[in-house]
Amino acid sequence: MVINLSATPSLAGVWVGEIRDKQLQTDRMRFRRNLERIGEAAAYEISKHLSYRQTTVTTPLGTATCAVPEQQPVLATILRAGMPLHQGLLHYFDRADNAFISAYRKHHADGSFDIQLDYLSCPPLDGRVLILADPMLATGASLVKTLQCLLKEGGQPAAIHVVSALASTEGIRRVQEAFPKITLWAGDIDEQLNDKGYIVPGLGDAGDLAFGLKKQQ
Ligand SMILES: O=P(O)(O)OC[C@H]1O[C@H](OP(=O)(O)OP(=O)(O)O)[C@H](O)[C@@H]1O
Ligand SMILES: O=c1cc[nH]c(=O)[nH]1
Ligand SMILES: [Mg+2]
Repeated sequence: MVINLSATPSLAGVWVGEIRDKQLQTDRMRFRRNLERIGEAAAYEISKHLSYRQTTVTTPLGTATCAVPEQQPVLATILRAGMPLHQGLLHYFDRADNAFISAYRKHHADGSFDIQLDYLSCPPLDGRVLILADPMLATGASLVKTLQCLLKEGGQPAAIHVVSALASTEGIRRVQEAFPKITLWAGDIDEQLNDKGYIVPGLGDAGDLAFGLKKQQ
């Protein structure tokens, strides 16, 4: 299942518009904060799909019946561009366990690239709800490799949600082929990738915009 958070006009779509805007995106703090806000909006939407149990809360004037999550999700992110989106999810799922994985494009002389995974820290995932944040779902190579690695290390989650600020139709297809049951929450969906595997119109390089240029690997 794919949900485009911009399909119904809302603040989430406004924040996606701001991270795309080549003037506004030069304000690094606003860029990171907008990614956080998209993560917060996605967290609220995902929270409607979790299981809850009823509990009783004592107020100063009596007792009230309230819902609490049956279990805490595991929030996972792909370093480094995923960090602000992850932080936004964590603002809402504030008791979640967390997993981190490093993935980057290792470029070859002919212009092609592989996805290099170096670091992985992951709690047990068996029977848990896994929410993976990565702002740019472009070719889908990073996400597929990351999910394969997380599941090999952590076990089989009960449900997998992926949150992206922008997703390409090609990346969505690739992820759905590998993981047909996942739910994908996208800030918006673009049709094209350029010859470097960047989303068009997209927004540029999310990691660089959030944290600055890095030396190409
Ligand atoms: O769908 P794909 O084609 O695999 O591309 C998407 C990946 O590219 C970005 O990371 P990047 O490699 O730029 O690393 P960074 O976070 O260090 O900038 C982004 O955060 C994804 O992980
Ligand atoms: O468009 C893209 C593709 C990969 N990574 C990015 O940051 N942007
Ligand atoms: Mg990058």
